[in-house]
Amino acid sequence: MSKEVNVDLAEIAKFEEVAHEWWDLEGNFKPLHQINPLRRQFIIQHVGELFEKVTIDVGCGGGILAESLAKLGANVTGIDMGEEPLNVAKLHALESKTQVEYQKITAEAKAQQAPATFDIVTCMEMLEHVPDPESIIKACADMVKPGGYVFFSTLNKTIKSYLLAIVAAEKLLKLVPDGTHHHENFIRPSTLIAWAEKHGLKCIDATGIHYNPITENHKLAPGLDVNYILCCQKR
Ligand SMILES: C[S@@+](CC[C@H](N)C(=O)[O-])C[C@H]1O[C@@H](n2cnc3c(N)ncnc32)[C@H](O)[C@@H]1O
Repeated sequence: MSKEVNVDLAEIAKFEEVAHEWWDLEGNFKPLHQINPLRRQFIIQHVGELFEKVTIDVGCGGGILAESLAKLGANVTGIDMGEEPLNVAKLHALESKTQVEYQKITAEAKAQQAPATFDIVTCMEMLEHVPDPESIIKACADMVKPGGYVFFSTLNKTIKSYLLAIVAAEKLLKLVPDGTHHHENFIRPSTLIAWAEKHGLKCIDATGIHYNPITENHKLAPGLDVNYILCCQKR
């Protein structure tokens, strides 16, 4: 697959390799399980009732967020370019008796196939793994209906994020595999918001996702210097 497709095959391979651990609450994806209730809470806070909301989760991986939204009644499609994460997601949805439609397709192709279709678009912890994050943001903006919501979460490009997300989380505490993140791919909130605005999204809220390594607790709080989540609305 060529680079123009906006997929970094080395990044996809990293997730393929550990996909079997996706639903292991103590495994490589433990941090995603820990932050998921906060992400869901942030979404509900802005959208309200999820029942029958047509939703797409871009870069859904093994389906942690996609399933949790489907369980609240949303009509969810999950897309990813990793074969194994999607296989795990499909199996898990069967086991948990949750209805989610999973597809292997890029965000850009999906946006062409289904423009202005979704009430909610989510794209969590994915932008830092693609060659051209602005192209994903544009695709998300194209997929959402006018007045609909797009949620992005990623890592800020600060010295603190380098120390916490790479040195501490990968090398010292081994919370995620070494090499999961590349600091040069982290995105400043100002950059992400500028891209979103350029493609017709208005950022209506932004908050930090903070981790306390002693209590192992995550919380939403002001301060976007490491992990953060944005809520945008299509004009
Ligand atoms: C850190 S995981 C996040 C999974 C999920 N969004 C979550 O937060 O629970 C990143 C996911 O992005 C996917 N990904 C990376 N590049 C992609 C691309 N260009 N298109 C679709 N998915 C991609 C990977 O396969 C992986 O499943």
